[in-house]
Amino acid sequence: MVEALCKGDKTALGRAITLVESNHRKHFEEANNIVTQCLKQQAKSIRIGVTGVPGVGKSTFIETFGQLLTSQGNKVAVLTVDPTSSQSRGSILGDKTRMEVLSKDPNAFIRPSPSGLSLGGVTRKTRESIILCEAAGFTIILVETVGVGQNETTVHGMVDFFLLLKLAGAGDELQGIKRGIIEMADAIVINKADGDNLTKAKIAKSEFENALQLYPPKENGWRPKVSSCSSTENTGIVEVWNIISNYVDKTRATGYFDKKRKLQNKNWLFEAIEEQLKADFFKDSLMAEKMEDYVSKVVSKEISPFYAADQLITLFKTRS
Ligand SMILES: Nc1nc2c(ncn2[C@@H]2O[C@H](COP(=O)(O)OP(=O)(O)OP(=O)(O)O)[C@@H](O)[C@H]2O)c(=O)[nH]1
Repeated sequence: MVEALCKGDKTALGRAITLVESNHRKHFEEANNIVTQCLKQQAKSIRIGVTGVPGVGKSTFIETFGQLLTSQGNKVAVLTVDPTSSQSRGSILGDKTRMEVLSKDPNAFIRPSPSGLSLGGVTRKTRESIILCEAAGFTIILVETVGVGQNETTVHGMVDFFLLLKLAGAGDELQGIKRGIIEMADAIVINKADGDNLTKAKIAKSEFENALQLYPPKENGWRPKVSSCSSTENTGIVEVWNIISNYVDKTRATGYFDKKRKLQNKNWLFEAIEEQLKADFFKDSLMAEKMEDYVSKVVSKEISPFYAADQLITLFKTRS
């Protein structure tokens, strides 16, 4: 499977990702084995996070942007991080036919979010899927996520460049946006800059530019850029790619690009340890038994949550 995958076989890639996404213990070793082999085969890639509220046009943007990239000879993989898909109400990113043209492009690979997992689970699997896609020769990885909750922070931690899509004229442009996201964004792109929206988009662009002036440059010296585009009319899309290419060139030249990836890998290890420890703790039958007792003591204010946690963890440690 790894051999076929490394030759760019999309079916093998899809199968490998399915293994990685599996929650069966017996698939775990096999998936690990594949990921480890793929780590050595990764292509030099650019990982781009694309976020924005539902309806901002993420999939339409990726459809148009992805076609520009493949037309330039790039191989593009699209992965989604959408933990809402694990809930019964279904995914925000939806089952509707998305990216119709791009999905038929031989140089593109589109994979929806793994379902039935928490954000932590989706994160881990998406990270491993990125590695598999890169081993299959995909050089541009687009990680799409809905701009709600913790998702953006999570995706920010696994990409080189973070793109925030915004709508013009949707009301208080600057007030409605969470400060944290502005700080994470390497570029803010106002989508749907077409038709009646054109003037509003221009105003929004200068408002964002002014607002960003108030922020200090990022640690790597980069000042986030503001741009506008129409994903349906295919205008301003090349400009977005120019911004990203420029960022990549600059940060590769300074060594920041590699430094950030190394740091992300280190964080990934720490997160994996945390997750594993947590899972082991909560799966432990004695812990589950004791937990009930401690919860009632905490709820009735007999003991503090901190003390209870300390007692439980001490007990857990004696078991391992
Ligand atoms: N006029 C205009 N409409 C657009 C543009 N981009 C997307 N749309 C429309 O906006 C709607 C939402 O677009 P999607 O691409 O599905 O948005 P999304 O952000 O992926 O939405 P979710 O999947 O719900 O998160 C669709 O009806 C698109 O046709 C654009 O550039 N201009």
